[in-house]
Amino acid sequence: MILLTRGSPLARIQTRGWMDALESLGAETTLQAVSTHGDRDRTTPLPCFGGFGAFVKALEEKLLAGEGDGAVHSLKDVPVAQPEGLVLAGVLPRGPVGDLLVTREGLSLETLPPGARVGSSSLRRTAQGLRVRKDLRFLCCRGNVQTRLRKLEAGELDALILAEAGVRRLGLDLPGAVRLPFLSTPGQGAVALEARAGSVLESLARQTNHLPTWLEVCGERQVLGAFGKGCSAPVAVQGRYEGGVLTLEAEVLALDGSQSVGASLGGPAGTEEEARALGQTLWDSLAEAPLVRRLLEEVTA
Ligand SMILES: NCc1[nH]cc(CCC(=O)O)c1CC(=O)O
Repeated sequence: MILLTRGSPLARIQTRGWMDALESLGAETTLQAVSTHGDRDRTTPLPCFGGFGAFVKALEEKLLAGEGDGAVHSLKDVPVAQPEGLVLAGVLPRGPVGDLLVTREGLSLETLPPGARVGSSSLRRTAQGLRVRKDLRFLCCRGNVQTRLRKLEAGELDALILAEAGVRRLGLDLPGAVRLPFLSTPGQGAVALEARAGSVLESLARQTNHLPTWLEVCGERQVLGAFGKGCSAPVAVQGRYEGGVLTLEAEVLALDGSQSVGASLGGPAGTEEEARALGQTLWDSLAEAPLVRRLLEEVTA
């Protein structure tokens, strides 16, 4: 079976994770790298080209055309709804969920120099960073993890925010990295396999689906879906499944970090439907907040 993936080193490593899981079920797999719009256009800030899904769409088109059996994605890059005929069939056990602040000197958000240039093209990370330090200058930083790290090394940036999951999977040793206390984005740290609905690969992937991770990400993605704006708004949601209980924590921020509203909720969940219902209840408790209503209007405009 052919697994489609982006060509970056991280995407390839993540795809190998799925190949191992499927091979342990007796399937033979090969990796096929596809260059996506999101990889080729390195300058446009992500939110500007319908960014959500920019990395995913090219793979989905090939999958729908029968040019591969499955596609492996970082789940946080995958829109909440899949195109007709495709399904998310499973996730691997989740990696670390949070973000790292990387500097050459091992600084924290508090000890960065005034006006420091921080590389991140995420609205969420920008708003969360500005909340703590409104003097920081967030610069759009695209390209794969190694490309971004080179910009830091070259002194084009004073700091960089990266997902810990990606850094760990790449096996990078970054002595100047510290964990950020940010709630992360839905799906961060999870690697999903998308397949054609009803295919053999779908049923194989469902057999190896990691249920605790799946419940967490279903709850998280329900909140994002209810918000309805994809990554074009600063929304953080982080789930944790433990002892049969799913706890979801969410936060919506003003773009400049000057305001935020948060809510959390925990309850028993053993199925995807229960996880989604918790996510929906959490969203309902946030939806009436004035900040959320204003953001919903602004982002549509
Ligand atoms: N948007 C890019 C992207 N998509 C997934 C990861 C890292 C792996 C993950 O979060 O699962 C990254 C890089 C980053 O945010 O640093």
